[in-house]
Amino acid sequence: MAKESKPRQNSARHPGQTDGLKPRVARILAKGNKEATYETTSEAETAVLVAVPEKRQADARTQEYLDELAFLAETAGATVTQRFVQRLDKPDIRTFVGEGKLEEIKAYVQHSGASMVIFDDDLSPSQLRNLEAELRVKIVDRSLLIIDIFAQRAKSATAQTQVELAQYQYLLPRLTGLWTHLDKQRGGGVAQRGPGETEIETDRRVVRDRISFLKERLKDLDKQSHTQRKSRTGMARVALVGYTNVGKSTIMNLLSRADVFAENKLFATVDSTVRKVVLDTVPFLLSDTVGFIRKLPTRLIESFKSTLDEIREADLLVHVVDISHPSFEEHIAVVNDTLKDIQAADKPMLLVFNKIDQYNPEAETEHHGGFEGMNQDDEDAPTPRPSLEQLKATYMAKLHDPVIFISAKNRENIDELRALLVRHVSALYPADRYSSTNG
Ligand SMILES: Nc1nc2c(ncn2[C@@H]2O[C@H](COP(=O)(O)OP(=O)(O)OP(=O)(O)O)[C@@H](O)[C@H]2O)c(=O)[nH]1
Ligand SMILES: [Mg+2]
Repeated sequence: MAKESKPRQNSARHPGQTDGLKPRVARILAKGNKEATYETTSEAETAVLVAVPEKRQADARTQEYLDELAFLAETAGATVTQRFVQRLDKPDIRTFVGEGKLEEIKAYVQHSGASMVIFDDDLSPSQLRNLEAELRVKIVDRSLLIIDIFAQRAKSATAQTQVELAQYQYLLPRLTGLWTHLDKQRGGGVAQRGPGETEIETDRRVVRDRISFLKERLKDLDKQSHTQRKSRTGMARVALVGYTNVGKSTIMNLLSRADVFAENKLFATVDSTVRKVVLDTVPFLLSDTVGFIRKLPTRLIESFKSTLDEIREADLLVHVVDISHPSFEEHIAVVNDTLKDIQAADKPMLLVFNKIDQYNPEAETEHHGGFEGMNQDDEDAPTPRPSLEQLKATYMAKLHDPVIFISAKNRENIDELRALLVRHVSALYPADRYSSTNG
């Protein structure tokens, strides 16, 4: 996977640019349900965010989730102009939000001219259809937003193929809704087989064929990268993992002098990069890969199997955490859960708390409580953030894994990080194991 990073010309692929497809499906993909639902957000568009949190979720947490969604929307290229929140025990089965809230959103969309509405969860095909019919603008759910960002970022053949697979898998169940909707407009009943249905079947078949084709292509690409990986056995493999935007690529660049794209956007890295690093004469392979995020659709994880192999096949995981983020503990849990999902949870791990330069206990006191080991009785009560020393002590005591606090930006404690890596890599791969391959 690592080596094939030759960029294809068409790096911002989206379903509208599908080549070799039957014109009709290509058209559907390009235009979406008349309103370009399936198109990548490329130019400045204005977006409205909608979240439906559980009734007992703290306000601060709801705002944080919306901040993250806004960050995702901005990464995709949209400007967020309004946020709507409705607390429900569970989302409305028909329109996700209740009737009153829907009217409110509709009024806002109409008067502001917003071009899309983004939901912080996944919508069922019928919810998507109903919302489109009501709001008459582009409806984007969490999966589609993330797939769009991945599509903009994917450079290698593998990453692009994975994204395309994810796009078609997203589209397949939604073809039904799309055409059932049209059938109803034509007056066709549920049991009636109108002309639309033959068309759906054809479209579905074309999409399914494309999915099988892409899966085959991924298998071939996997074989190639497997051969590449075999040629580099004999060296410990270390993978940087973590929530998105925590500084994985920055650390990769620092340790390997690689030139990996790092920036303050979510999912700056979608392809994985592998570099040989030699620290204190101890060589190992370091890989930087896609970040995780809460509510990452399982489907998307599945289509990114090849990229995640880099993590699955690693001997040691370096779990990077942005300690300056108010929700860093939740991020740790999300990463650990995702690692479990991909069967990579039982590997040796180093926990690296990054961005200590930005960690400011005072500045965050207004935020929310809920730090592990601190007062958690009332999530809404402002609790002071613990000091770095307190955090260090808590984590050292709690975890069996080694913990280190650094600032990749200010190069603080980087020598300690290097030493820690050397110690662990040499323990995993004693020097004699390199005798035949080192050089
Ligand atoms: N203040 C501060 N910022 C940092 C530090 N390390 C990285 N950053 C910044 O954090 C942002 C994200 O860094 P990346 O290295 O791209 O993060 P990543 O984990 O690779 O992100 P994805 O690839 O998007 O998952 C960039 O703007 C970095 O400059 C640090 O120690 N302190
Ligand atoms: Mg990155």
